[in-house]
Amino acid sequence: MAAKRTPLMAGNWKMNLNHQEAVVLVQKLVWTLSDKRHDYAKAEVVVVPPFTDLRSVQTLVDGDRLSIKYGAQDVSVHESGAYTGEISAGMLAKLGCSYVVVGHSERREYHAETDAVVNTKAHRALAAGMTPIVCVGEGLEVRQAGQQVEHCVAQVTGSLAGFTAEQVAGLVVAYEPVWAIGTGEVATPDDAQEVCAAIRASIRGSLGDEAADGVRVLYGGSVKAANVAGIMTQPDVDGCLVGGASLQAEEFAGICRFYDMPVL
Ligand SMILES: O=C(CO)COP(=O)(O)O
Repeated sequence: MAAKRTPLMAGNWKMNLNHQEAVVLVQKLVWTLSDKRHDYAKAEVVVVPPFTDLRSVQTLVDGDRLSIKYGAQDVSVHESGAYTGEISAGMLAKLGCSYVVVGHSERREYHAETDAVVNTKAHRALAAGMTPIVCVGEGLEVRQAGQQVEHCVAQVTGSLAGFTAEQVAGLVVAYEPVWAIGTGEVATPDDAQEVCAAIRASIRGSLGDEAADGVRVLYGGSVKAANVAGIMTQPDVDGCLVGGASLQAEEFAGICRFYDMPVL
């Protein structure tokens, strides 16, 4: 019997909220979750603020012993040294980050990140003791050509190169179709399941059951409290990577409590 995967709801704030606003949002989020008696065993809750907010979030989470975790939106491929503007995995680990998002479609698109770059970043994060959230996803033309499965499986294969089965069992992959990000165009639960299942199957084929049954595969793209429950009914979807809706405490708390939301 495969180990049960704890659902994961991660809020990617992107380039929004300064460190003062970050503290307000985290406090509101935690208060809302505790008011609604959120069960953290039913969904792990993670916020992913900009780098400049991380120290304030760390102080709040540690000081108040909050049950949420936090992560960073990116990490350098380099370990340290003369790389102006870069942030190393060691710096993020020191700030208490549990997760690092790597290969988000916005970084692949605006910063020309390849699978090889994403792979190096994922290795840096893991080596520093953090869990990479490795993002993949197809653009509209790929989807219209019906090539989404092949495209995403190839991205996963390249981005996870060199990891052992045991390591992959602890990783997170996020499937985010680019055409559904920030557009209000949510993939149907069946669309999400199709690609998430194919990603898991390809990991099973290359690394075996331990990796495939352990790795958590998230869906991302216009997730809201109103549509999360339907997405989470799918057997290969283990959580969501949420953009816009994670900037509102009530809305993101509703997403984290997907198990209490109606399936529309
Ligand atoms: O890119 C995303 C999360 O990383 C998804 O963003 P939206 O939820 O705003 O569509």
